[in-house]
Amino acid sequence: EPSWTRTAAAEAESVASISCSGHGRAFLDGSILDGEPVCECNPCYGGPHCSVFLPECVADADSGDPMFLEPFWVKHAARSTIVVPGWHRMSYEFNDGSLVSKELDAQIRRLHAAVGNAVTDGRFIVFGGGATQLLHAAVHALSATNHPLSPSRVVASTPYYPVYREQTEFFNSQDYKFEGDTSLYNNGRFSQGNFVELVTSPNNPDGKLKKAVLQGPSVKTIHDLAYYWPHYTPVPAPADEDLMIFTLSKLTGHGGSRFGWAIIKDEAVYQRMLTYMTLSTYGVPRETQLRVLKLLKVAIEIEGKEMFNFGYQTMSNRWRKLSKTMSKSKRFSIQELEPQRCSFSQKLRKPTPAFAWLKCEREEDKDCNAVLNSNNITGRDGSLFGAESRYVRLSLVKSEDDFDLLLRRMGMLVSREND
Ligand SMILES: C=C(NCc1c(COP(=O)(O)O)cnc(C)c1O)C(=O)O
Repeated sequence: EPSWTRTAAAEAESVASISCSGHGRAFLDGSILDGEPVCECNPCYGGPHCSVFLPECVADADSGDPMFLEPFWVKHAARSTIVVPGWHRMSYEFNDGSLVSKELDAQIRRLHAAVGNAVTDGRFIVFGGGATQLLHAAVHALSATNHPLSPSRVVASTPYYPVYREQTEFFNSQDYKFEGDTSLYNNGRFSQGNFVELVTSPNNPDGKLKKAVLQGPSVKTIHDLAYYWPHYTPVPAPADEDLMIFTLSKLTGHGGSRFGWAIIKDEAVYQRMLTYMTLSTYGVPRETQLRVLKLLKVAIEIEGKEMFNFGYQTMSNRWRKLSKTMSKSKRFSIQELEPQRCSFSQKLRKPTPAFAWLKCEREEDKDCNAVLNSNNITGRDGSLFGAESRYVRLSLVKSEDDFDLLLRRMGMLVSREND
C-alpha cells in the first residue's frame, strides 16, 4: 500500500550515498550544486568530494566539538534514524500541559541506572537547550531568593570552563556576580555572603575528577557532569549531588541537537528552573525530544552497550598515541591522571579525558599557543580558563581526521626539539 514515508526515506538514503571520500558528509539541508547537496568536508580536506588534503592547513584543536562518535551513528543508521511527520507534536504542550516528554524523562533515568553514574530516584529532571542553557538556569534558580544586598558570589576552581565566567558576566544580573577562583574564599576569609560554586567533574580542561571546595550553609553547588561518562573517565560511583547537569553533546556526540538535562533534589529549585525554561524558550523543541529518546535507546539497548565501548576505545587509543608522542618531549608535558576502579566496566581504568592540558615547560615559552601556532597547530589559550598562557587546551574529541593531523603536527614539533 502507498507509504507516505517512502519519499523521506528515499531522500535520506540518497544523500547518505554521497561518499565525500570519507573526509566529509552531505546533508539533506546542505547547499545544493547541480541538483545535489554538496559534500561538507572535514577541516583540511577540500575539492568537490573532499578527496584533496590541504597540507598547509592548521590543525584546529580549539573546540570540544565531539565528532569522534559520528562513525558509531553511521554504523547504526537503521536503529538511530527517525522520520518526523509534518504533524508531529505541533501543540505548545504535551497532553498533560507540560513541556517535557515523560518517556524521555524515564529513558534518562534508565540511562543513569544502566551506566551507574548518577542517582535519579526521588529527583526532578529539567530539560534545556544544552547544558549551556541549564547552567544559567541553575545560577538564576540558586540566586533568585537572595537578599538584594547579598548577591550570589559565583566561583569555580581554576582552571575552569570559560563559559562560567563569560555567561555570568553577560547576563549581568543584580542577583549574582562571577567572583573567580574558589581559592580566594576557601580558607574562611571573606566567607560571608551567598556562594554558588560550579564544580566540573571530570574537569574541563584537565580531566580531573573534582569535588566542591567551599563548605557551609550559604554555599550552593552546581555539579557540571558533562564528561562523567565512560568515554572519558572511570566511573567510581553514582554522583549524588543537589544539582547535577548533563549534556547530550558529550554523551552521544550530538552537540548540534542542543539538549541537556538537570537532575535536582530540591523542588523549589526545580520549579525556579522550570520557570526559567518557560520564560526563556518555552521548553525544548519536541522534534529534539523525539530524536534524543531514539538516541538514548540506542545508547543502552544495543547489546554490550556498544556506544560506550566505542567511545572508550576511541578515546583510549587517542590517549595511547598522544602519550607515546609526548613522552619523547622535554619541551611539553600533558596531565598525568591516576587509574581508578570503574564500576561501569568493572575494571581498573586510566582516565581518557576529552582534552589534553598541555604545558610549555621552557621558561621563555610563556605563550604556549604561539609555540604551537609556529607549527600550524592551534588550541585554546590557558588564560581563558583562569590559568597561565603557558598552558593550552587541546581538543581530543573531534573527528579522526582532526586527531590524526593534530598528532602528526605534535610529533613533528617534538622531533624538532633538539634542532
Ligand atoms: C564544547 C565545549 N564544552 C561544552 C561544555 C558544556 C556545554 O555543553 P552543551 O550541552 O553542548 O551546551 C557545558 N559544560 C562543560 C564543562 C562543557 O565543556 C568546549 O569546552 O569546547
